[in-house]
Amino acid sequence: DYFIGINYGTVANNLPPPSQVAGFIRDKTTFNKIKIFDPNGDIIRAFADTGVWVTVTVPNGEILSVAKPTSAQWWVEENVVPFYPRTRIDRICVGNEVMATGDKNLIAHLLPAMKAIHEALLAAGIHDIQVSTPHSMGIMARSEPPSSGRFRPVYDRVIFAPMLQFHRETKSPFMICPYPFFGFNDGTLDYALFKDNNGVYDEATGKNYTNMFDAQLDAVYSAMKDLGYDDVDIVVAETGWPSAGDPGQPGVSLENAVSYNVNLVKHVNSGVGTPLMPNRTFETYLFSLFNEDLKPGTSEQNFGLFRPDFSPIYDVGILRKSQPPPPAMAPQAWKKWCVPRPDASDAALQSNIDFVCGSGLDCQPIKDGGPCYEPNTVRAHASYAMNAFYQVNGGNDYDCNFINTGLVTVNDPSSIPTLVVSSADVAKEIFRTHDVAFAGRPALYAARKLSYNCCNVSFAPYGDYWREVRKILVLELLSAKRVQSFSSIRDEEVSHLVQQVGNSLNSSINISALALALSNNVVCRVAFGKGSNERGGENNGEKMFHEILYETQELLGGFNIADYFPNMAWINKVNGLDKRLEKNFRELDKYYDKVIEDHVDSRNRIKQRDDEDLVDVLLRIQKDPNQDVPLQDSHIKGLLADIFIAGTDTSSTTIEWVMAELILNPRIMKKAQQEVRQVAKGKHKVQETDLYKLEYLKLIIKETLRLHPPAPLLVPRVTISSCKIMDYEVPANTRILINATAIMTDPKYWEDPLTFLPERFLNKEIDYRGQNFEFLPFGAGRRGCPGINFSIPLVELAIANLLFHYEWSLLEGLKAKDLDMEEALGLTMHKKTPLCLVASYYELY
Ligand code: HEM
Repeated sequence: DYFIGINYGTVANNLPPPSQVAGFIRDKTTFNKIKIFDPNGDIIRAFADTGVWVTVTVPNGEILSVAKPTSAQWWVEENVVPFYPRTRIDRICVGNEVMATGDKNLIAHLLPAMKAIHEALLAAGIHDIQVSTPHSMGIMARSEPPSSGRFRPVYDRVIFAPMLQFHRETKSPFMICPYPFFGFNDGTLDYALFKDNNGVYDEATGKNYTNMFDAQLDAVYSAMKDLGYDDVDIVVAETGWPSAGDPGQPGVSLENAVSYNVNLVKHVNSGVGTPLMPNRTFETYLFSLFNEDLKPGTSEQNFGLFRPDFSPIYDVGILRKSQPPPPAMAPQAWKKWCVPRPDASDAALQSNIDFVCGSGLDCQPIKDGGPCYEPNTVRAHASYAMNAFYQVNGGNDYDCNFINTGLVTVNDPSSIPTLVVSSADVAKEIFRTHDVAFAGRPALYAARKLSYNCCNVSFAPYGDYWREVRKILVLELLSAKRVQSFSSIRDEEVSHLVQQVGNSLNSSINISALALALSNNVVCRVAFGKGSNERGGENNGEKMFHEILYETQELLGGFNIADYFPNMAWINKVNGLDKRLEKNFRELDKYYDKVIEDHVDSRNRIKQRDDEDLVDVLLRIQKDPNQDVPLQDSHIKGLLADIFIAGTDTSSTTIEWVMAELILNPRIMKKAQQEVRQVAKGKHKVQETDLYKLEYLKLIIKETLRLHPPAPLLVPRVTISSCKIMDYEVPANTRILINATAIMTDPKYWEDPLTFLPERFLNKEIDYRGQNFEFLPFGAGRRGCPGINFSIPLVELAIANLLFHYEWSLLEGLKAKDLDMEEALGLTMHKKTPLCLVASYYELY
């Protein structure tokens, strides 16, 4: 059933409201995908939280407009961003059967519009929505026999080859609408209906075709193969058969509609594929959900599977059977616990605690000083109280309901089940198929404190608050447009770095410290608007800010027993961890207070919208009474914590490891220097406009991220619902650690995996945006890193200039084999000992 979706057309005046349709599809059918023919906000919203995948269409009339990048950005802002990811939009179709319109202007704008929408999605920080466009079979010049299938001449090279190239690059499918209904004649009706027939023999391949659907798919496949694109996926955007038509209309009957659609569903789900594409399964969207009374022509009105009152015209095997009654006695083979549901609010959980403790049950253990007081959160206390109530009353499931805020589990909540993922195949299944289920973040002991009780993007539980704050962070700091606007700051700060190196020629230079100061200064200036004379790394009065940050990293990355055995949190009082945590929190808090205070002051004086930095924006949003998610000071501080914790050390660590690897690999260093000196020949420095030409440097950065990912276990996740991965049931609330290092050095995917070899990425389409699951330095899916656009240009510019201006060597007397490459414990994996190198001036002219 997984592969069968349904087209939800709305050319009718008698259809039920979208909310009812969404509930019907979710509860009564096995469809888990729908496709709509416009960006109808009511429909898209109605499918929020249903788990149903939604394909949205840009109508043909909007193609010319969205071919312009700014209009495409608007389109995405209006039609995707407000709904995604609560509605699981997974594909945008740009137009519908555009080639069939014959409108040359429209056709010429189709691919540019697809590209513009794709770019707009990336700019909005959305990496997992594909872009495609459905084609009618009219695009074919020949389709019989299937092996001779070819696209219409001229269109094949001018339109389809570049479009297929786009599909290949963006890993999106080619979408077609095969309708045997429009292709059969007197002699081929059985062949079209998947009924018994002699089949059609393709002499060129020796394959016998027993149904027209396969033949049409293989014809398209042959045409794609002829152009060299047989690796691109095919999705069946529409197919169907009407159940009624005009009197005497050939082939139209209820019986034929049943035969075609029932057999089609079985055929697709069987996974046998087609003669030329054996063992492949094609995502297939039936046409259509409802009969549509405003369509022209009787048969056109009767493609539906359901009437507007949801009664089936016929069942193609997609109606859910009614649930079997639960067994009289729940099996007691294992012990069960009652825990709060992941989506239960703190307010609801507090009222559960009040209810249980008010009912006479002993709640001393969760009072201050009691053995279960720690962790001191509403959720942890509710977990204790709700379970106590459930157990005392005999363990009946209804005693764990708590107005739908309780959940019976077989996992002992006092220890936390953890799944470590070390294979790209499992990561693929997680991020491709179960992304939402894996989108939770555990409220880790240290992170909870340092993120103001998970008030930031990185550690916020999956839900509305996370969505809102991630949107703010992306729009105001990390979108491609914003990042571009900071280019002069990057340029100035990298020049400052080059100058600092120049001041210490021929003596030991601490690259690690310089990289951290660079990253910190850029972040401070773009997020907090600090002037360059207030560079964070050079602050001498108070404790250096990066020292505080190192401690933060260690606290966040270190093993903490309370994260795995909550009942043993008391150990942290004894081993001093609580004290360290409190101290670090106070230091950070003081810093954030100062940042906010400075901004409140300066806001009172001036500030146009144009020169607002991120903190100004947050303060403005805080004052807006119409804001959906009200921001308090602690929320703002939580977001500042994000930027420092997730944004500073990651980029500087990458710079540090690139330089370390280059010094160990003189051949690669030399090649990179030759490239950069060639590209920026005659200039005084490398500029951002040169970066796109530095192909080898980009390979070096990829290879560094492969061997030294700044977050080797990504950031921990927690499942928010149970799901099946590779036949194993993963329960809700399981801690998930993705071992990116193991995956990125797995010999199954990487030859000679431990050798630093940038050339391995040459001519490969492996990108770090979370689509290649063997390469995940930034994670993947909806909780993947939104800071890629922000960090990569800075890393590239810094390395390019360091290589352009200077020759590099190890400290005198030190040999390459003596360089300490050990990693330090922390959330970000930096070098344990700072990287110190010697620079000498390179004669540019
Ligand atoms: C080389 C640089 C960077 C690397 C390697 C990196 C890596 C990562 C990784 C592995 C994750 C976890 C992803 C997952 O769970 O799938 C993450 C999350 C995150 N990163 Fe980055 N990051 C980098 C730079 C940045 C920058 C510059 C910022 C912002 C200024 C940033 C902000 C975030 C945020 C907010 C999250 C949490 C996302 C969420 O939970 O929704 N990162 N990063």
